[in-house]
Order: sequence, then structure tokens, then C-alpha cells
Amino acid sequence: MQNSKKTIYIIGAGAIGKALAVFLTQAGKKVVLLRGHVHGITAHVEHIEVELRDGQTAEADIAVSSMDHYPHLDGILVITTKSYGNPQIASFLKGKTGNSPVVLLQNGLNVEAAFTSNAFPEIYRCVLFASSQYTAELRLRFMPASVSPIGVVKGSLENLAAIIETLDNRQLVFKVEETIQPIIWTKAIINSVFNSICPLLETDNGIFYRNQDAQSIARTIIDECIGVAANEGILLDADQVVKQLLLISKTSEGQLISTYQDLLHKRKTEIETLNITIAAIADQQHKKELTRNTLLLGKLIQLKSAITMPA
Ligand SMILES: NC(=O)C1=CN([C@@H]2O[C@H](COP(=O)(O)OP(=O)(O)OC[C@H]3O[C@@H](n4cnc5c(N)ncnc54)[C@H](OP(=O)(O)O)[C@@H]3O)[C@@H](O)[C@H]2O)C=CC1
Ligand SMILES: CC(C)(CO)C(=O)C(=O)O
Repeated sequence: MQNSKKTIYIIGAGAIGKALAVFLTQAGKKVVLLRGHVHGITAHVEHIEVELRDGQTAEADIAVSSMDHYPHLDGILVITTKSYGNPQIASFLKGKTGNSPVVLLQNGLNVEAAFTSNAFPEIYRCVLFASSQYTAELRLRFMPASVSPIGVVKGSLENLAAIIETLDNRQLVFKVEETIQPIIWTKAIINSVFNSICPLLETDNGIFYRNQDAQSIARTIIDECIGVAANEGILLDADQVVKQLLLISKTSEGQLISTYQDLLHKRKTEIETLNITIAAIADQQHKKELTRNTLLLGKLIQLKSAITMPA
């Protein structure tokens, strides 16, 4: 089947999954939105609206269902769930997806592990440079910062180019990235800053762009984390990482980082794949002292989460 005719199964009906479903439907693609952690729902249509930066609204009717309705999924699988759901999703989908490629649109380090260890034939990793937030149950506000690169975890650049053509839309723009690991690390470091500091200060993403003191704490975390990345053979420039952080801060001013949204809604956060994982990697490198502040911020988020979550 030609890639452009393939069904795109978006798994995870959250802020990113719903916005992408609208953009792809508007671009004329065949889209099914599948719930990430809910099974047995009645297939139905939802009218979803997305507020865009220019004051326009993108909207579409989206077919919503759950994975258990599909004994076989043949198409492109785009995973937009929270990454801690990956082990359950990978084991549920194992053996049901044939040669369908899996594209992960998630934050964090090593989030693809559940799919690689379950031998999915093609796995691609997207680093999202966009922000999406609910403003009502079926309404979102979407703000792109820049193009979102996708790289190969397992597969080929040729197949990736065809996948990106299928995912082509005007709002959430993707590009092929030959060397994705430095970008995955850069974004994980940026998220380790945003996803800890913003919820602790109970403020929006614009804080680093607005406030010099917040920016200087961000720099401390970035310096720590790029030391860990360097020990893994990933060489990053701290000034460049700060520049990207400030661009995201400016372009998503007013938006709340996903971890802050999770805490407000008493949901589990993804901090384990950010500060906590980077600190664990430093520990494996016998360089625990490198991530003292990064780990402390991660632990404060874990504590805030434990205090706010219902027992
Ligand atoms: N929102 C944003 O601005 C950005 C988000 N990201 C990343 O994109 C990914 C999706 O984020 P976002 O859409 O904001 O998240 P949301 O919390 O809005 O939605 C995530 C979806 O994950 C699913 N989910 C939650 N818990 C589990 C679980 N235990 N098992 C399986 N699935 C689960 C749910 O799917 P369902 O309801 O269908 O069951 C939920 O709707 C995350 O990795 C996030 O870090 C990256 C950049 C920006
Ligand atoms: C930093 C940001 C806004 C960039 O996409 C993000 O990753 C998030 O909201 O989770």
C-alpha cells in the first residue's frame, strides 16, 4: 500500500494526540484516534477544536476508539501517550502490528525501550518542539516552537521520509533527522529544566525568558546535564541549549509545562525519564556529583507529586 494512503493510528487521546488528529484530518489523511490506557470503549466521533497562534481555530470530526477493537493494526502507529504507559502498550500491541512502523511522539530518555525490547520491526523517535494544552474538554491551544525532527531508532531513513510525507500537515511540522540522539538529549535536558522548575514555581513556560534568576538556575541544570551527555559521547554546547530553551520559553509563554498540568490534575508525571534518568546515568558513570541540582529538582517534583496525588 502507498504510504500516503495508510491509516494513521494515533495512540493516546491527550493534548498532543488530539491536536495531531485534527491537523492530519484537515490535511486529508485517514486517522483513527485510539485511547492509550482505556479499553472497551464504544467507537464514536468527537468534534475537536484547536486554537492556533494566529487566532484561527482548526477543527475536525475525529473517529475515536480503543486498541482492543483492532485484532490487527496495519498502517502507521503514532504513540502520543505518556511514556510510562509504553510497557503496557508495547505488550498489548505485540504481534498485532505486522510491519507497521511505530513513531514515538514523547518526551524523555530511553522511552523507546519497551518497543525495542519487544522487537517491533520499525521504530522512529520524534522530538516535539511544540506545546499543546487543554482549554476545555474537546478544545486545545497549540503553539509550535519549531519543526519537530524524527530520527531512526530501528528502520531506515528512506522509510522515515515516506512516513513523514504521510504525517505531513500545516501545523505540527516534522522533518527527517539523521542524527537524532543529540536532539533527544538536548530536549531531555530542556525538559529537565522546564518540567521541574515551572511546577515548583507554579508558573508558565515563559519564566526563563522573563526572569534572569530563573534563567541562571536553568543554566546550572544545563551545565550539569551536558556533562553527563558528554560522558555518553553526546557533545552539546551549553549556550546553544540555553538558546533553544529561551526560544521555547518565549514561544510557549502562557502555556503550562506537561508536568505542571499533570500535578494540577493529580496525575503521574514523567519526571523519571528526565532529571531522575539523567542522574541515574551519571551514577552509572560513577559521576553522581555531576547532577546534584538536577536530581534535587527531580526529587522535589516526586515529592510534590506524592503530596498531591490521592493515596
Ligand atoms: N503537551 C505538550 O505540550 C507536550 C507534550 N509532549 C510529550 O508528548 C507526550 C504526550 O503528552 P500530552 O499529550 O501532553 O499528555 P496528556 O496527559 O494530555 O495525554 C497523554 C495520554 O497518555 C495516555 N496515558 C496516560 N497514562 C497512561 C498509561 N498509564 N498507559 C497508557 N497510556 C496512558 C492517556 O491516553 P488516553 O486518555 O487515550 O487513555 C492520555 O490521554 C508526553 O510524552 C509529553 O511529555 C512533548 C512536548 C509538548
Ligand atoms: C518544553 C515543551 C513545551 C516543548 O515542546 C514541552 O516539551 C512540554 O510541554 O512538555
